[in-house]
Amino acid sequence: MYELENPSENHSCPTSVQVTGPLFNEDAKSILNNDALAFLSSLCNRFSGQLNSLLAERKRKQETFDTGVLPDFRTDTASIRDDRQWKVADIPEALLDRRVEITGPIDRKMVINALNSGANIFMCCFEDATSPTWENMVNGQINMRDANTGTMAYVDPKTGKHYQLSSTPATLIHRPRGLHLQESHILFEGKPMPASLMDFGLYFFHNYQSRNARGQGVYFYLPKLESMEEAAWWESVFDFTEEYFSVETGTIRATVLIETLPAVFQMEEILHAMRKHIVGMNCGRWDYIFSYIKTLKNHTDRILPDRHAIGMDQPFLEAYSKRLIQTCHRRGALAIGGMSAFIPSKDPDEMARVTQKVIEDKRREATNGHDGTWVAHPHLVSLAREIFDEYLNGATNQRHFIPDGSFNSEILLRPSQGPKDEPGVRKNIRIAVLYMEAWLRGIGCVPIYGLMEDAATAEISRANIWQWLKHQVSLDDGRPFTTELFRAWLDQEVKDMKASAGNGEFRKFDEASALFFTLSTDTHFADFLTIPCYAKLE
Ligand SMILES: CC(=O)SCCNC(=O)CCNC(=O)[C@H](O)C(C)(C)COP(=O)(O)OP(=O)(O)OC[C@H]1O[C@@H](n2cnc3c(N)ncnc32)[C@H](O)[C@@H]1OP(=O)(O)O
Ligand SMILES: O=CC(=O)O
Ligand SMILES: [Mg+2]
Repeated sequence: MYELENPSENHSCPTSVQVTGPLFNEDAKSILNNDALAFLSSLCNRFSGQLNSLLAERKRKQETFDTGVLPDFRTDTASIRDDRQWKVADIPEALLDRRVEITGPIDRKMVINALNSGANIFMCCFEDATSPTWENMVNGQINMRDANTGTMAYVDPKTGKHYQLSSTPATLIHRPRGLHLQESHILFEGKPMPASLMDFGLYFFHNYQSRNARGQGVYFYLPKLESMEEAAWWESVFDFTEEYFSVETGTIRATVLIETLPAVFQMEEILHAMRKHIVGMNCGRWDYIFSYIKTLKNHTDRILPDRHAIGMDQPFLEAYSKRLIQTCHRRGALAIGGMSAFIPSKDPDEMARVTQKVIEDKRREATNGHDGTWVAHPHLVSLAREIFDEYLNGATNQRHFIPDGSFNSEILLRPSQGPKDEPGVRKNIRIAVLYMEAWLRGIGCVPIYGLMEDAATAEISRANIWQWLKHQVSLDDGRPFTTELFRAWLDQEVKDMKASAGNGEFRKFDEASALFFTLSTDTHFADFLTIPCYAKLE
C-alpha cells in the first residue's frame, strides 16, 4: 500500500519542493498551487530515486554497446515473449479510432488549431516539439487545463484573429518530457526535479476531473523509453497516481513510442509491463534513427549515410515498423505510424511534391498494417485520412492483421548504404544550427527547407556529423571528413545564414554554433543535445 495524501485537503506548500521559477500570473499560481506541489512532492519522493537508477542502467548498457556488443532480444524474458495467452487491457472507446493524429507544440494558438484540425487525436508535445523554458512549460499546462475544460480561446495579437475550440475537438493526448530531462525551476530536496514527473503530475492533477466529466480517461504518449524496467516504472507511477486520487485502475492510458534501438528488442516486455494501462505503440521514427546512430556509434560497419538518404524503405526501418505492428496486434494493442516530416508549401509545384511524398509514406504505413498515423500540419489531416480510410475499408483499425515475418536482430540492425558527401554535411550543419538557435530562443519546432524540424530530427543531423568525424569517414569524393574541414564549412555556413537572416532576428547564432561545434567534436557523445542546450536556455 502507498502512503496516501488526501488531495482534497488544502496542503500547505510541502517543504521538500521549492518553486524557483516566477509565478508570472494568476493562472501560473493556480497551476502550481499547494495541492499540486504536494502531489509532485509525493511523486518525487517515491519515484525519483528509482529513476536515477534507471538512467544509470542506460549508461551501463551503452558502455557495453560501445565495446562492440550489439543489442539483442533478452534471454531472461523469453517466457513473456513465448506466452501467447496474455493481452493488454481492453482499449477505451475514445482511443480505438486513431486513423489520423496531429502533433504539435504547446502554445495556445497551435493547441486550438490542432484540436480543431479534424484529426482523431491531438498529441500535444512537451518533448520533441517544445523548448522547455519555464514560461513555455507553465503556459503549456494552463493551455492543457483550458483545452480539457473546453474554455479555451485566443486572440492573436499580431493579426487580431480570434480562435476558439470547435464542438468536436480531437481527443487530447499529453506527451511529457523524457526521463533524461530535469526541470531546474522546481527543486525536490534542493535538486532539479525530473521533468517527466512534473509534466505528468501537473497534467494529471489539473485534468483528471474535467476529462472524467467528458467520459474520458487521462491519456499519455510516453517518449524515448529504452527498457521494460522503464515501462514498469511508469506503470508504478500510474498505479500510485490512480490510488492517490482514488480513481479507477485504467483511468490513465498510455501509448508508448518505440523510438530507441534498445526498446525495439523489448516491445513485448514493455507491453507486458504496462498491460493495465497501455493501449498501443508508435513508431517514433526520427528518434529511432537518432538512437540507431547513438547506440551503434562505435560500430564502424554500421555508420549511417547522410540523413536525407534514410527513409522508411530502408530494410532496418521497414522491419522496425512491421515488427511493431506484429507485436502490438498479437497482444491486442494498436500500432500507430510515424511522422512524415514534409510540411505544406505555398509553391504549387513544391506542394505537389510534398503531397506525393506524404501519400507514399502513409500508403506504406497502411499497407504494413498500422492502425493510424501522425501528421505535422492541419493541412495534411485529410490526405492521411483518405489513405487510411481506403486501406481500412470502413473499419477504425486493423488490429486483426498480423504481418508475416520474423524481423530478427539481423534485419533490425542491417547496415544502410547511401551518399556521404559535402552537400549532405552542409545541410546537416545548417539544420542543426538553425534548430538549436531557435530552441535557445524558446521555439522547439521550426520549418526548415520544407521539413518540420524538431529535437528528434535535429539530433539526427548532429549525430550524423559526430559519427562521421569520429570515424573520419571518407566522403564520396575521397576526402576524409576531418575536424578542420568541418570547422571551415561550419564557419562558412554560419556566416551565410547570418547574412540571409538579417539584423537582430537570429540573436543566438553564435551561441548555437559554438555549442554545435563542441557537441560534434567532443570525444564523448552527449546523450541528448537538449541537455547542454537547457543549461544555456535562461
Ligand atoms: C519527431 C517528432 O517528434 S514529430 C512530433 C513533434 N513535432 C511536431 O509536433 C511538429 C508539429 N508541426 C509544427 O510545429 C508546425 O507545423 C511547423 C512549426 C513545422 C510549421 O508551422 P508554421 O510555420 O506555423 O506553418 P504554417 O505557416 O504553414 O501554418 C499555417 C497554420 O497552421 C497552423 N499549424 C501548423 N502546424 C500546426 C500543428 N502541428 N498544430 C496546430 N496548428 C498548426 C499554424 O498555427 C497556422 O495557423 P494560423 O493560420 O491560424 O496562423
Ligand atoms: O517522436 C517521434 C519521433 O519520430 O521521434
Ligand atoms: Mg521522438
